[in-house]
Amino acid sequence: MIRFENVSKVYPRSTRPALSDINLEIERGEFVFVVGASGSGKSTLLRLVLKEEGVTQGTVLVAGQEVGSLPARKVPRLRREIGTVFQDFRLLPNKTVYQNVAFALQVLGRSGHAIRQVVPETLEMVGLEGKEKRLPHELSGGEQQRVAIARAFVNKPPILLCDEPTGNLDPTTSLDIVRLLDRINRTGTTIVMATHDDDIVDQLRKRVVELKNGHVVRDENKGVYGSGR
Ligand SMILES: Nc1ncnc2c1ncn2[C@@H]1O[C@H](COP(=O)(O)OP(=O)(O)OP(=O)(O)O)[C@@H](O)[C@H]1O
Repeated sequence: MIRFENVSKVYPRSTRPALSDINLEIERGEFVFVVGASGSGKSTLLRLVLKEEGVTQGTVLVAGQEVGSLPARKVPRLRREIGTVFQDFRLLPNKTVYQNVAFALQVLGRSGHAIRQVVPETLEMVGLEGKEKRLPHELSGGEQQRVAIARAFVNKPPILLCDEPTGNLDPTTSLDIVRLLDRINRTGTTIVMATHDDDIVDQLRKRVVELKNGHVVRDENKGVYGSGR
């Protein structure tokens, strides 16, 4: 589903590569934690998948498409295949829970009928039924992240990229959020989650890819957080 072949990334005005000769294959339906110290390259890896940044060298393939050679007009189609969840939720503050999720479908041109069907189903799946009319500031952090996950998942993308999704949440809420991601993964969605959360990684025992100074230094199934602090 996602493949990196000899990928390096050097940002402009930077001497040290953010990623260095990365080879990585993530199969459809996998759940992968990407761990590593601050600055090890986790967010850069996710940005390359989304073509928010270009590679300096090598090839990134997403669902069989080579991202590097994708013309700008095809990037929106790539991003429709990929839901994104961030530490800071990024909800629209003046829209309700329902509207935040519906908006993701409106911009894709979905019919009102489809939206009225899918949004309630998705809100129920993430455990937000009854909170449809709340504004983001009327929700807890964990609830806000559930809205963000509903929004990312509402068009059933094959891939969900999560960059520190529990970074602003307490340990119990974090575990609830990752359990929700685990449930989404069980529907067949591939999940890649960059995280510093050692408790979560140790509890879920998924595949762990550890980055250090832009290199993959560990890739293990049913892994633990290990040294990636
Ligand atoms: N836009 C940018 N321009 C220049 N250098 C950058 C840019 N973004 C990231 N870097 C550098 O690339 C390296 C990797 O950064 P990246 O954000 O991918 O790390 P990270 O593992 O996600 O860190 P964190 O856990 O703190 O979010 C760092 O040395 C960082 O300073």
